[in-house]
Amino acid sequence: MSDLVIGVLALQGDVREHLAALAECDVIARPVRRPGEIDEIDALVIPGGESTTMSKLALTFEVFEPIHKRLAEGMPAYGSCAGMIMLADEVLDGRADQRSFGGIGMTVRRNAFGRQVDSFESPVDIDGVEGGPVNAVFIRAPWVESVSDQVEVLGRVASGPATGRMVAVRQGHLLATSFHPELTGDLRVHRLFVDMVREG
Ligand SMILES: NC(=O)CC[C@H](N)C(=O)O
Repeated sequence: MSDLVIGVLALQGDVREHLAALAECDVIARPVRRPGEIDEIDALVIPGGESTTMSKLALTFEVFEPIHKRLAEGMPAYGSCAGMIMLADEVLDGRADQRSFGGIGMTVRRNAFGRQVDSFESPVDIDGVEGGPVNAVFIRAPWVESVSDQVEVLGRVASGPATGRMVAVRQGHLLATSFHPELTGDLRVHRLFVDMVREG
């Protein structure tokens, strides 16, 4: 086991699933929800859940500013679904009072896939992930509507009405997916993130 410590923001959402996936990736994974804990991690995972609630709780638990600061200083982070929204510089169809940490120069649209396909699965090829497409699980997911030229688009929907929509992106030390690899038992996206953290 390496001594890399990766925190999972444990305010709301599928924290346990991310902790379990990270624990299999040869790192120390721990839930974080207090300001002091934010200083003790090498990297952060922001889980899926509900970005409006997560934003509110981050302010209440006084971790919003500490996380914002560490991300700005270069702490690596990975956000899935609601976590992607939390890493977006701009959010469409958000609540007026919802706040994101930002850091990825992208505009995301919440609940973008619409009611017909609230939840669905689709194979998505991810740049940097070997061994074929991941089975991407989308649950009231956002998509990335536009990106700045600093952002690398790693994956797009390959079939159906949303073909071509951007659903996996990276900007430097920040990684985000619209979907939930933590729910599938496929560790390749978590390993991609751990490799990013190790490369530092
Ligand atoms: N599965 C998810 O994380 C859903 C995200 C949720 N729709 C939001 O806006 O935060």
